[in-house]
Amino acid sequence: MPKVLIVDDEESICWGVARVCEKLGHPTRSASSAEAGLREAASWRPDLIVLDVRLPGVDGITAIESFRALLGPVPIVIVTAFGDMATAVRAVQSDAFDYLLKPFGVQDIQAIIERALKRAPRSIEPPPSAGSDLIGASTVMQSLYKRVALAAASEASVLLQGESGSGKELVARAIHRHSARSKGRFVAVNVAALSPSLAESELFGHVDGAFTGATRTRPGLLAQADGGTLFLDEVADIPLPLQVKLLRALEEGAVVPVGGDEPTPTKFRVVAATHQNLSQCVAAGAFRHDLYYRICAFEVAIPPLRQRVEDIPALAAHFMSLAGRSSVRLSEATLDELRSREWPGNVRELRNAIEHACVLSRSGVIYPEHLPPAQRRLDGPMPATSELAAVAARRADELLDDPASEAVVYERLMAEIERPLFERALARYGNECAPAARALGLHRTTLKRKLDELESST
Ligand SMILES: Nc1ncnc2c1ncn2[C@@H]1O[C@H](COP(=O)(O)OP(=O)(O)OP(=O)(O)O)[C@@H](O)[C@H]1O
Repeated sequence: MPKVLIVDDEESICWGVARVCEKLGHPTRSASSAEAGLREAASWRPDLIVLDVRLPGVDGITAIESFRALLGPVPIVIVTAFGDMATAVRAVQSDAFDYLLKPFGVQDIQAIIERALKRAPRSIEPPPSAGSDLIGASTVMQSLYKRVALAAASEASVLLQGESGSGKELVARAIHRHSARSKGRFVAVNVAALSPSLAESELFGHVDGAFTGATRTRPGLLAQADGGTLFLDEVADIPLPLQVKLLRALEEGAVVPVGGDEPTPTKFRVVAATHQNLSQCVAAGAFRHDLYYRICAFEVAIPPLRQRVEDIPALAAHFMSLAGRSSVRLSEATLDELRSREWPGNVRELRNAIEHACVLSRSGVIYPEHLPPAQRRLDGPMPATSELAAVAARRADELLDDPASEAVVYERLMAEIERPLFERALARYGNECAPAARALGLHRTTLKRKLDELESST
């Protein structure tokens, strides 16, 4: 039976992994440092090594080479609580079989051990450089670093999903920087900001005389990303006709400029981002399903700041140093206030708050009164039309499937939309019907009648 060597200075990990191995019938031995592990490996010749990264003395990743020199291509499973992006990249760079983030479940380690002992060692193509400007060591950020490192090591199209200001562009840049395309350009396009009439020529370029004002041939953004990475921010907002053209460019590896008929070979990697639920946009018919499948080969979810409050002190220190105020410190009350906020604008909102406070604080200490007021959720960006359409489409399906709604589907759905609409309008105008109706573009009596109908239907 294949033998497993566990190298970890945490006794509980050695014990837990040994129980899993025993259950699978593998003899195990444990070592609490890389040096002790190497001595064990030399005499006992294990068939699999489960290796921690942070060890007293030589760290796990550095020790991989020595294990290889001793044992050849034995599978090595790294188990670690990565502190940062650089460690995640080193782990992917090393030719470990796989790696697992601590804390992990029994099933996770069991599945990896079984897989590792069944298959030949696999190596992940290394990204060329480490280093990162993504701040945060929370568990959710560590999982993110692992996804980023894996995305960087592949050529697959990546879809980043995350709320506004959560760091999607920063993640896209990290994927590019650590990828084999890092020598090519990183071209960022905010699709929502493109002028509708010029979007096609901006993206695909145009030939001389293609339209009035096109006096010379101009390559588009896709061509500029040739050999590099095209970052499509707010991808859900690409107009449908351009979605067809983009899909063709991705599938054929060639771009046809506006007014031209000769495709130009163009190979770029797409990293797309959206704060919307793209699969719901597909369900609502606002996004082509074939393009959706083409661009989301690998999904990376970016956690909102409220799910990683433990990163706030480090982020705040980072933004103080970017503002040239590294010597400023936060009072305990300020830290409490920062931790208690909801941050609908995420890291961007935190950055603005810190910059604002740095300007106001003259004493070298930031107190709560130096912070700008917290943004309220409702003040954040409203969902785009396609997002609303997606929700309405789902609700329409539910009502159409519900026998109790037969012949009243329209009435019910409209009532569900009208109720919050009227409530918001009335709240703004102190419950006065006339100005609320004016703002809505309805006659006062129509609004009154509709309110009565809604009232009687509840
Ligand atoms: N983990 C992080 N570490 C350091 N800075 C960060 C981090 N995440 C975000 N930021 C900073 O927060 C700001 C917003 O980040 P970014 O523009 O990447 O967000 P986004 O999700 O692309 O936003 P949007 O949806 O509005 O396009 C930037 O100044 C960025 O540098």
